[in-house]
Amino acid sequence: MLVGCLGPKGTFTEEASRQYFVEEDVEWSLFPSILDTLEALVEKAVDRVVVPIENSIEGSVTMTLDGLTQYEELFVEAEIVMPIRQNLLALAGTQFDQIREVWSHPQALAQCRHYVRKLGATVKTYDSTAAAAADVAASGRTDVAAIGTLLAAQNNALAVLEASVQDVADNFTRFVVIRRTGKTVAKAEKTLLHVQFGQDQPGALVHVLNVFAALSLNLSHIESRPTRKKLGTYQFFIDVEAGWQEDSLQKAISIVETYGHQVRVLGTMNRHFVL
Ligand SMILES: O=C(O)C(=O)C[C@]1(C(=O)O)C=C[C@@H](O)C=C1
Repeated sequence: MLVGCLGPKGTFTEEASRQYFVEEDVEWSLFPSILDTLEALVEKAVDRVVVPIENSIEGSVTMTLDGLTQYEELFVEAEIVMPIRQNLLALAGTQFDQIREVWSHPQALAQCRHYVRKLGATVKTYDSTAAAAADVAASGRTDVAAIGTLLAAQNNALAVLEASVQDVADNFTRFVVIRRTGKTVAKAEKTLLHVQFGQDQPGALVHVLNVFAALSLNLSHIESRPTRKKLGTYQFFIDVEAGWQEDSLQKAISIVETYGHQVRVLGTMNRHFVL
């Protein structure tokens, strides 16, 4: 199987993917951004992709949510939850008080916002933590550091100046495994829905949520994103704690549709915890 994820080597996404696909015969393709990764799946260059969707400190990865709605053929088949330990990486010999800039992916920088502030450094963003680490190594500079994985330190011969520097010790990211179309996870534990309102009527969201409550369907996450059509109008991503095979979920969706709202099942999946 061909699996795509964010590169270069040593990203958190690569770590999560390798642990998830541990028993499969996988050939890996690494892409420079989340959007490139999703596009590779759409263009059939790979069979599956793994992308981050939510972090416990910083919240949703909006590029992933927007990509899921942009490409109709994408379908989430699994969720991976991994603890994230951010590390401060620099050229060997770099002293803390020399560091003027910290380079990393925006999600990683946000998870370490207070730590970076205390360092008194400015930030520079990259498409991945591993790209930032590679650039620190290539720069030859001792006034810059990257935030990223221990694997990226190893791959780029960087020193780990400090380990586990995220602002909150318990830091987790949810990743999703995506393929092209299909609803075949036989016994899934959760389903991701995309809801667009037919018209902007008072209480539209309450009506939708009431349908799930009435059918005893637990919701574990709701995220709103702009419709991009008009300021103040939103589309919703809803995680339901029920698999696609559940009659109550299918009933909820058809009721919401009879209210004139549009519902797309973005995926139905089981949750996998990795270390
Ligand atoms: O840059 C990386 O290493 C990634 O895999 C991306 C990413 C993300 O976008 O959330 C993945 C996990 C962490 O939350 C930080 C960064």
